[in-house]
Amino acid sequence: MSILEVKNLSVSFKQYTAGLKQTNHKVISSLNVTLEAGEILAVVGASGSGKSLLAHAILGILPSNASVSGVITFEGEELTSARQKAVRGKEIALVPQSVNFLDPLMHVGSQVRTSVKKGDAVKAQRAVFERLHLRQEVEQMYPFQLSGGMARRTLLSTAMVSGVKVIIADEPTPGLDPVVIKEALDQFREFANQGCAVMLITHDIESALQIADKIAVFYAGTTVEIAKVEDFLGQSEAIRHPYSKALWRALPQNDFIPIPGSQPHPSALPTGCLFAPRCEMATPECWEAQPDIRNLRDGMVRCIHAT
Ligand SMILES: Nc1ncnc2c1ncn2[C@@H]1O[C@H](COP(=O)(O)OP(=O)(O)OP(=O)(O)O)[C@@H](O)[C@H]1O
Ligand code: NI
Repeated sequence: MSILEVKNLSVSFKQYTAGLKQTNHKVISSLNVTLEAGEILAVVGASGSGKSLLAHAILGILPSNASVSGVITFEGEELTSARQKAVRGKEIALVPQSVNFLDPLMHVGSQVRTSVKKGDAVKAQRAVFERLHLRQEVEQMYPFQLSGGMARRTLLSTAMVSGVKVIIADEPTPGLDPVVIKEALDQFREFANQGCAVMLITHDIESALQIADKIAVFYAGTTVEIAKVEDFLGQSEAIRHPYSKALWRALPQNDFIPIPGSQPHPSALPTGCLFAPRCEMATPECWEAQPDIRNLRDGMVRCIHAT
């Protein structure tokens, strides 16, 4: 049984345009993803592809104008909104993308300590601060006194001490120096090795390839490919989806070739495959209907042409 399972998730936002006309923008559609105990799943994809919204949907913290469909289960049981509230911070922790999630009126040391559920809270907080290279004086600071990198490390510390089973880390490393990034990633690995699970949302594909077990590639609000990390190492022939291949080719070590065009905006999604307008393999069939995600070579892909 997967520890966390997202089945057929869709998220839309009601928006009012001029003249109070209401439109519905689908920002996530038919998204499926699973997280196993002991595993680090990296979620990669363009900006605006729905990565943060997936994290917020799992934790039940989407804004009130969002409508959600689909099923999310945690340890085999559906995550209803009551259960989301109960597990938030206790069984599933979020390392948010925005440092505004810190409590502005509380010393950061105390904030981290309130997340410790078992054992000596001060000891746990000091140990994680040391590991993430935060000096002891930082304990007594308020969030406004922190640099961006220190705030990010505080958020990471909060999740690390919380004793949860799942950490969802939304871009936890930008702005951190490489030594701290390595510490943070090593901690995720240790955490997963203890039988917990990590969903690591990141733009840093190279770190993702080093640390993750599985990679989920997002495009325009859905998963186009989910596969073992091994398929993304070495040459690109094991990669299934044309967009994942394009991401791979854009890496510095693989020629750095960007793909022309841009991801469609939620207000103008194509009817067929969401990647068809940019895809060199697209045929008339691709424009007809969005392909379902399917099993292929021990992974998943949403492309009729993938082999
Ligand atoms: N409150 C909201 N109302 C309307 N649309 C929203 C709202 N929040 C997010 N969106 C839209 O949903 C889409 C997905 O956003 P999301 O923040 O999940 O992207 P992301 O993949 O996390 O991007 P990034 O890599 O830049 O963090 C975007 O098109 C965004 O504009
Ligand atoms: Ni985001």
